[in-house]
Amino acid sequence: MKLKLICVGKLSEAFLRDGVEEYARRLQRYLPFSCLELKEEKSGKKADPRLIRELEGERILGRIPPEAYVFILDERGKALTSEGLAALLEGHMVQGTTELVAVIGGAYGLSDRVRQRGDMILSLSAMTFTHQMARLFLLEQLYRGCTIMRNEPYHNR
Ligand SMILES: C[S@@+](CC[C@H](N)C(=O)[O-])C[C@H]1O[C@@H](n2cnc3c(N)ncnc32)[C@H](O)[C@@H]1O
Repeated sequence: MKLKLICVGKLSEAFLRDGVEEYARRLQRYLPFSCLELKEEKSGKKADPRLIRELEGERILGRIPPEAYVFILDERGKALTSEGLAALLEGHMVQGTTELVAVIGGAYGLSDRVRQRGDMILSLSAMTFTHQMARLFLLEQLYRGCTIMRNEPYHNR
């Protein structure tokens, strides 16, 4: 099973780039992982958040394979424990899902069309993170989930 992360915009801070690179490297030990960074719409005083979400959303939808199982990351989504995420990943592996896609929105979030494409809306917390922070936290949780699945020492129960 392949895992693809689709996100909007680049990582602006070195400490986030380092963290994301580290967890992506760790995750790749367990499953083929790729990250697709899509162009961010310009924001500013005159920016229309709805239009930005729509334009970024069309780009995102264009990169989701029809057969993929899609997780949309949104603070209003369903909260899982790390064990719950591990069980979900394992379930997809056992069922033979070929591709999992996780989607993180840009600074203004995700359009309704993107949210509707989600098979699941996943929350990392009820608090809102920057899209860059959300990327790091998600990768750490995916890595943690893989270690739980393999019963490896990282997650201290
Ligand atoms: C700055 S947030 C966007 C907030 C925007 N006001 C909204 O209503 O969606 C940017 C992106 O980071 C992700 N994100 C931020 N906090 C999150 C959380 N607690 N759980 C899951 N995803 C989160 C989401 O994908 C979101 O679209």
